[in-house]
Amino acid sequence: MYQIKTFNAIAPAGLNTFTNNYQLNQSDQPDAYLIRSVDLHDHQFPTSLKVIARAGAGVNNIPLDTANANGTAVFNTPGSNANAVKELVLALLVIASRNLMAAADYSATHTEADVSQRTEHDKTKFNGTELLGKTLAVVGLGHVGSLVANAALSLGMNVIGYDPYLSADAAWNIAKQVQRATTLKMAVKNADYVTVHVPKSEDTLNLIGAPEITAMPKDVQLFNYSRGGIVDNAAVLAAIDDGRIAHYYTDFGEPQLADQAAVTVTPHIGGSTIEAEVNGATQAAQTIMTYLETGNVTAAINLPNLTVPFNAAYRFTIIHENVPNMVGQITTKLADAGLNIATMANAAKGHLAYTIIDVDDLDHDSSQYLTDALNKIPAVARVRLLIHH
Ligand SMILES: NC(=O)c1ccc[n+]([C@@H]2O[C@H](COP(=O)([O-])OP(=O)(O)OC[C@H]3O[C@@H](n4cnc5c(N)ncnc54)[C@H](O)[C@@H]3O)[C@@H](O)[C@H]2O)c1
Ligand SMILES: O=C(O)[C@H](O)COP(=O)(O)O
Repeated sequence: MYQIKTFNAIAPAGLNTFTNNYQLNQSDQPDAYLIRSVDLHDHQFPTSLKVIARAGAGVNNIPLDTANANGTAVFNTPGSNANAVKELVLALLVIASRNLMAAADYSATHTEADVSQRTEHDKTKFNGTELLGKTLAVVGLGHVGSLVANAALSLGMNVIGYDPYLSADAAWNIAKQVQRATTLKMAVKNADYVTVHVPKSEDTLNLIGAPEITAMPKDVQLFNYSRGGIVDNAAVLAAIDDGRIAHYYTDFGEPQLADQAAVTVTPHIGGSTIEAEVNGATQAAQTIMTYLETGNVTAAINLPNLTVPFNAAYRFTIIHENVPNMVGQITTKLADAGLNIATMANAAKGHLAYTIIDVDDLDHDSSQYLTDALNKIPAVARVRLLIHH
């Protein structure tokens, strides 16, 4: 029986996909965490924890260094909530272009009998513009950004994208009419609207700061539905005072943004649709089951892709540092135990490498001896022995 611990509100439809081999929230020695935005940075990881699956996109709430040192695999659910964010950004474009928030606030505060007469008189204050023919800059063209860019094209907007790290797979999803900028400043220089869809990391802190905002035209409207910290709030407020930014919309409130007429804050609802939450929870549950039962890895954050059909009787999975001579040391231990390897695969990504070794004959004493011996190799972070059922 595998033990799962959940954090945050995880869609029941996703949790229901766990088979009878899984128990939820019954043990303080869980094999897996299924999480959303809970901040794990000051969290003590139990030694039992083999995998963390984040239902959603952002993994800035997970301490990857700790996970690497513990040999804990980290996954997210790529694309599971991208459509939800896309639809919200489309709504924001319409809200921003038509001055909708201010217009609705105005009508909500007028209840006198002459409301219709004053409405007709005052409505010119809320004249908007159309999105047709306007320019949208999309910073980050991954799962969310590519959907936003393509959808904005279909509204008749000019779309210019910036993503220097775009994967070949992601590039296939972007309509050819989306213009590519080679620098962030070039992307935003003619934009009426700028929307940011990048992960939060050391490299993207204050990605949109004073120099980038200065490169934007006057009266630009800026959307941050990525993460707090990617846009420099102080620079935004200064640009609002200078009349460069007309309005800032963000999903990430902070005290300095409160009570600012030209700032609209939503409570981190970009991925909060029923559909996205079910997608994320279902994908995360499936990822956990595959990883715990087979050790196979597809699209992990901190491990390389490695998928080997599990046909042998036993499987060792070994997470180790990406340093020379690991495979040699590992296979020597198997040879010392007199074991014949049925299949072996190894791959590396960043600081970590991952080795899968299948064997057909393994008695109890050898399994214990080998697990201990492999664990004692200095650069090994975690060894698991899986039994084929
Ligand atoms: N508000 C919400 O509820 C909500 C929902 C989903 C995602 N998000 C946030 O949005 C982020 C993006 O989500 P996604 O699913 O599109 O992720 P993704 O990984 O599919 O795409 C991110 C893209 O950003 C690009 N990128 C990285 N650094 C960049 C930089 N310096 N300049 C330009 N591009 C850069 C990458 O190359 C990648 O193509 C997530 O990491 C998360 O923080 C927020
Ligand atoms: O990164 C994400 O997927 C979004 O920010 C959604 O976060 P949530 O699952 O906490 O709503």
